[in-house]
Amino acid sequence: MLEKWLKEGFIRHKPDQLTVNQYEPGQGIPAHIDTHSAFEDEIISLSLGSEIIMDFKHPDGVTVPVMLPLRSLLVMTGESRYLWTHGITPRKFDTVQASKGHKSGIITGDVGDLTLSKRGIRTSFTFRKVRQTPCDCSYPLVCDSQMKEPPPSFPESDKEASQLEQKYVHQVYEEIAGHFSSTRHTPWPHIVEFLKALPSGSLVADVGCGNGKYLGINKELYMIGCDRSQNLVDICREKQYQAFVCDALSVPVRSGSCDACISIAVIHHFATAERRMAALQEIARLLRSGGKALIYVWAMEQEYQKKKSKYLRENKSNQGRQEISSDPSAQELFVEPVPDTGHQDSACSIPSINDFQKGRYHSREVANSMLPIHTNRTSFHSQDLLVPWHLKGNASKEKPTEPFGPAGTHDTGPVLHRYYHVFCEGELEAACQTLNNVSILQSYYDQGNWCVILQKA
Ligand SMILES: O=C(O)CCC(=O)C(=O)O
Ligand SMILES: [Fe+2]
Repeated sequence: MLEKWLKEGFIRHKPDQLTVNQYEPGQGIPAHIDTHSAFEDEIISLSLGSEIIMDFKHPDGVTVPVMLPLRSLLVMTGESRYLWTHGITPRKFDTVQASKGHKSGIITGDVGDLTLSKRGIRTSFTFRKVRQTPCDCSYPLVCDSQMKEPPPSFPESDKEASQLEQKYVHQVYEEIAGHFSSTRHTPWPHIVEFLKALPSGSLVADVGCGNGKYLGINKELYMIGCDRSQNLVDICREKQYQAFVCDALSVPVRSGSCDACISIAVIHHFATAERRMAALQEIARLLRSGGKALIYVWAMEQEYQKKKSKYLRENKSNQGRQEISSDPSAQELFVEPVPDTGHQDSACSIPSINDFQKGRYHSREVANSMLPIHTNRTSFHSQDLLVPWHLKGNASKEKPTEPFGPAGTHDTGPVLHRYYHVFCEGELEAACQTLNNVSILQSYYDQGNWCVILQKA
């Protein structure tokens, strides 16, 4: 059989290991990725005795149920072998496509075309090739050969949060600064409008100024930028802007000295609600009485009032991947089979002001749960996540390259991950309402971001 499959091109390498599993109706196998370091790329499974639905899950939460018919051969290679988990839900019936009979393939969510199929006893023959050298696949975050340390989990203390930010925000920006800057050239209109409306001579701080995109918008202002990344600050200085390195939690500027502040796409990099609050409070501290601040954070809702954000619209290659169910438990699936705790709620819960004041609000209640890795240009399934950055070298010389890469593709450059807490509708406002001596002048949604304009009393 193996010879035949080789000859017919189903497989390229001859397996040397076989596992036989028998499933009674009602039995299954937890979602898992076969250990990278133990086996080569191709893993194949022959189904005998009964058909079954196998669920494939991407770490971003997308689930794809696949029908494995009687006497079929499943071939897992590349992304499906290394990145997606596979598993069989323990149950006695499967939901299958009525029109396709019992043909292999993805089960779509078309409710009009679904029917139940009773499971019989299934015996599977899983063939693998034992790996002799460490795995060097392109999915280092789920690869036990390449994992130098355990993947990051939700921070439980301020110290853990600060370490997470250090590694998954500060260090990453330091490394991607050049490439990042080459992709940040277009100022957003509403931010330009805010800056242009300020009286000439205003002293304005840009907290988390990045490459200084907003520092030169209005020449009538005296703008100072600060950022945690030395490399980004250097880029600002090359453009002759005033900028310095500092942490947004402690900006070395006298209280009440700024006529206005902006903080664009910064607060979402703080890893606890308390730290996000502290960052907002620090911005408020800088403002003089009557001074205004404009804050932008990334929104969980990338589709708002029936309109997809630019971030989603720029997904060029997401066809063929169907989002059938967004199972929140899938967030933990990129490592080892873990029972579905049902705790990780991907839905937004807006904390009450009371919760903020008592420091009670944590978007996660589960200890030690791993941070999911987001698939770029897709909707969010979790508020706290890691967003991949596809680093391209020599960014300054080449024409700007796409940092997010088309979804589902994996190019050659290294992939770095930045931590984000994406905000739900109302969350930024709720946080701002607890600030001392500050009122919310305006709040709005702008291209996938939640935004507020604050005023100091
Ligand atoms: O039963 C199957 O087809 C798959 C079994 C499996 O995933 C495994 O043994 O790792
Ligand atoms: Fe497996």
